[in-house]
Formats: sequence, C-alpha cells, structure tokens
Amino acid sequence: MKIFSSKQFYEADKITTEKQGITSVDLMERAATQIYGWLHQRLQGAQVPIHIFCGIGNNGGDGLALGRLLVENGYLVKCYIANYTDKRSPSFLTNYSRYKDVTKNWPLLMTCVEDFPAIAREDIIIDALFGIGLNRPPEGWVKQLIQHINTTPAYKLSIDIPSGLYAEQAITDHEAIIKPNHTLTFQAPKLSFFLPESGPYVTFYEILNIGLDEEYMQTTKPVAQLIAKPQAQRFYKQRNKYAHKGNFGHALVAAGSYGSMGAAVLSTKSTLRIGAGKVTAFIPECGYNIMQISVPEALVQTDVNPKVLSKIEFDFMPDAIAVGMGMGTGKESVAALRGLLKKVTCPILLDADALNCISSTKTLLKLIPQNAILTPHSGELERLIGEWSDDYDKIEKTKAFSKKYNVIVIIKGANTIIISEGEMYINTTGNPGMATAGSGDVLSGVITGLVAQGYDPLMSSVFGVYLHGSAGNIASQLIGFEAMIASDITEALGDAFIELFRQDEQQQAPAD
Ligand SMILES: NC(=O)C1=CN([C@@H]2O[C@H](COP(=O)(O)OP(=O)(O)OC[C@H]3O[C@@H](n4cnc5c(N)ncnc54)[C@H](O)[C@@H]3O)[C@@H](O)[C@H]2O)[C@@H](O)CC1
Ligand SMILES: Nc1ncnc2c1ncn2[C@@H]1O[C@H](COP(=O)(O)OP(=O)(O)O)[C@@H](O)[C@H]1O
Ligand SMILES: [K+]
Repeated sequence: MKIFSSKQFYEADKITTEKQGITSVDLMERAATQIYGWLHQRLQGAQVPIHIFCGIGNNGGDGLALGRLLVENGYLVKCYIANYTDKRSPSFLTNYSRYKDVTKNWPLLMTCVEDFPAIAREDIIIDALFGIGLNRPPEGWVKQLIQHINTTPAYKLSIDIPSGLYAEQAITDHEAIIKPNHTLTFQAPKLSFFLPESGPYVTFYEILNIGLDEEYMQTTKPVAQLIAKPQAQRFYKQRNKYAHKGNFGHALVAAGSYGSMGAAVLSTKSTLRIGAGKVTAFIPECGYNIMQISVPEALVQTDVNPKVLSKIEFDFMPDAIAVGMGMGTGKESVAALRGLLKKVTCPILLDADALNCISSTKTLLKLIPQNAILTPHSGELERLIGEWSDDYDKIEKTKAFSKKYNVIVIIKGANTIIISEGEMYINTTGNPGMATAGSGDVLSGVITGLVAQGYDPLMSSVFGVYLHGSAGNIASQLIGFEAMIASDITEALGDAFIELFRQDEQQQAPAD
C-alpha cells in the first residue's frame, strides 16, 4: 500500500473533484459519511454524549459534517469550534451553516480556556481540530485545549490524523498533540504513523476509502510503500515439483567469535529455515563443535585463527554471503572483512560487526559492492552515517548514504524501513517481543537465504523483513513478548510462509 504526502493528498483532492465532477464539499460529505458509518456501526444509536472539537480548516469541516449526520440520526452531539482565527476554509463555512440549519443553533465558539467544556469519562470525543494542514505546533489556549482533551479518560477518535501531529514533519512539541484511542485516516496512512517518534500517537488506525481518483493513486510515486500481507504475497515464488537443492542456492554465513558463536548459529539456522538449498558456516575454529551440534544440516569451514575470523576463504562459489554477526571488530576481523569485500562476486549482506568494522575503518566503505544489503540497528546506523536530529533527518541521511554507496540499507526497528535507490519500504509486521538478543542475527539469515534461493537483493530485503516480523508475531502468540527469544522467531518461519496465504476473516490492509 502506498503512503502519500500531504501535497499529494491535496493534488488527489483536486483531481478527484475535477474528474468526478464534484465539489470539495461533496468530498467532505463522503469523508464524514464514512466516519458516521464507522461510528454508527459501533454505537447503534446509543445515547452517549459525543463531543466534536473542530478546527476552522477542512478537518474541522469534516467534524461539522459528521456532527450534522449524527444529529440527523438521533445522536447526542455537541460541536465546539476552536476559533483561533477568522480564516475559515470555504468547505468549513458551508458545513458550519449546514450544521446550524439542522440543529437550529450555531456550534459553540471557543476562544479561551474558560470555554472548555466538562467531559465525563463515558463520553466520546471526536478530534477534528487539525488535519494534514497543520503548519506549526498549536500554541496558547489551543494547546491547552489539546491537553484538556488528553487528560480526560473519555474515548477519543481522531479524524484523519491526531491533531497536532504532522503528516511528514518532525514533532516540535510533544505536549500539543492529541493522544487518541483510534484514528480514522482518509484513503491512505500518513508517514508519521510509522516512525518511532510519532508512531506512538497512532496506536490504532483504520483507513477509510473516500474514493479519491483511482488513476492518481495508482500512478503517483508514493513517499513510501507499506509492506503488509497483500504486498508480501506477491513476492513469493512457488517451488517447482522437480526442484532439487541445487535450485535454492548455496549460502555462506561468515560469523562468530569466541563467546559469540550463538550469533553464527542463529544466522546459519535461519538461512536454512527460510529455504536456502545449502548453507556453509564459516567460523573460527573454536566454534566447530558448537555449530556441528547446533545445526547439523549446515556445512562448516573454519578460519585459521581459533578465536576470531581473520581470513575468510572458501572453496566454492556461494550464491549469497552474510558476514558480520558476532564477528568482533579487532584488526583481524577488519582484515578478514577487507579480504572478503575485495574478492566477493555474489550478493552480500553486511550486519552487526561488519558494519562496526566499516564505521571504524572508513577505507572499507569504497570496497562495499553495489547492491550490498546493510542491516544496521539504530546504534550501528549512527556509527555509519553520524547523528540525526529526528526521524526524517535519519531517513534523509540514510537515503544519501544508500545513494552514495549504491547499497540497500535496512533500518531495523518497530517498523523496519528498507531504503534503496531513493525508494522507501516500511514493514508492518513485528512486535516488541523481538527486542531480544539475536533477533537481528536471525534476520540476516532470513534475507541471505532468500537471496540464495534467487530472490533479488531488494526483494529479499523487503520480503525477508516481512517474514521475519510475521514469524515474530506468530511466536508471540504462542509465548508472549517477554519469553520470546531469537530462536523462537526461526522456529516460526515455516508458519510465516503458511500464514502468507491463510485467508483472514478481516484482511487488515487493502491491496494497492
Ligand atoms: N484532501 C483530502 O483527501 C480530503 C481532506 N479532508 C480533510 O481536510 C483536512 C485538511 O484540511 P486543511 O488543509 O483545511 O487543513 P486543517 O483542517 O488541518 O487546518 C489547517 C488550518 O489551520 C491553520 N493552522 C495550521 N496549524 C495551525 C496551528 N498550529 N495553530 C493554528 N492554526 C493552524 C492553517 O493555517 C489552516 O487554516 C484533512 O486532514 C482531512 O481531514 C476531507 O475533507 C476530505 C478530503
Ligand atoms: N519493538 C519492535 N517491534 C518490531 N520489531 C522489533 C522490535 N524491536 C526489535 N525488533 C526487530 O528485531 C530485530 C533486532 O535486531 P538487532 O537489534 O540487530 O538484534 P541483535 O543485534 O541482538 O541480533 C530487528 O529485525 C528489529 O526490527
Ligand atoms: K484531527
């Protein structure tokens, strides 16, 4: 599914009204009707007080149109206008009058703190103060209104976006943002819903289709692609009945050091579990028995150095290589990595200490092959690209890095982001149970195993991150977040494939 910018939504709005021969008030009516339907389905006429807080732009207009529909259908509604300026939008004004026509009363105009209404805990609040037109943080009594709403325990529903949150700009005042229980967003989610600093304001969201121009939505290059089940299903390559292990590639996992052999074991096992035909683990000698016993399906080759990797030499042509997990950052490791980067001819994934070696020895940067996959967590990314001021700065700096070195960068986290050639893919699977040592090693194996099987590096990255998160979700359903360890993710990879084609009763995310 696509994520669009505010500018693109305004364009879509304009094109839709032109092509469909409707006015923007008609479009607003569609939006309000959708929200009304959503609420009515749940409330079924219940006489619970509904407080609608409207701004003076089109988000406020949505709120007023919703208020009118609710009143017309017998609900107990009070509409309040946060009258912070006289520059009201035309569609707002139309709905302002329409509301009065139905209720015979103007909505209550608020201009100061004294105007704030009391709200009981069982009431419902609709937040229509600001939408994607927010252009500065709310201040003064408007900010206090947001805080007043946030302090009430009443259920809060935000229209389009929590008021005070930008669609694609960093937060400057965390105290001036509505914290809703639920957000109903129009047509497509906004970028801020998925980033670590702003995502917590959008714990639950649903998309309402308001019929924006299909052609525009299909043909416009989005800000990012959201990867959910319908997208992931398209990546899957079915196996041929007559396939043999040679068809699924031979992967090399160069990893581990004395005290960190688990990283090599985890990566090697998940490379096999995801379906690589054959996997060779290249490890320091101290890990030989550990690897043979832990992963009997893997072949093992050992380094001349007993405790760390120093010279990565192998006697076959791998189809994919993963390097770095638990490998250490001493001078032997740097030399081993340098030697490998100089001779590598197949796709390569660089993780963990391989990234740390590159950060400490910048001359390695120019040896990174084109299309290499880098899988940093935040700490590793910062060492690689330097500090960032906010999530958007982080994305821009990562894009610049990815472009400069022609590599795929996977920013791991709650919504892992994959950046390649200026494009951005945001994953939707995964959970906090995966915040456990070794889960990144599993991801490296998953992606490498996909590359070995013939998925291209970008597809392997996007599909691998999705499957890894999906396996984490399946594992968490069995054992919860706290008890989950990285091996549980590997063990659930099979179910992640099965889940890919399981018919949901309610498909969460629509296909493009
Ligand atoms: N484009 C679309 O797809 C549709 C958009 N609709 C609604 O329209 C909204 C966008 O409407 P608008 O562009 O009118 O923007 P908003 O309704 O978000 O309001 C912006 C207004 O508030 C002012 N403003 C911004 N930040 C402020 C601040 N901190 N303090 C005080 N004033 C501030 C702006 O100058 C502008 O006048 C969407 O979020 C959505 O709710 C819907 O009506 C349906 C269709
Ligand atoms: N809160 C979370 N929600 C979803 N996924 C998470 C969360 N925390 C961690 N993960 C995932 O778990 C993995 C952790 O990787 P990493 O930090 O490299 O672990 P390690 O270095 O211990 O192997 C990443 O794939 C990341 O996206
Ligand atoms: K809002």
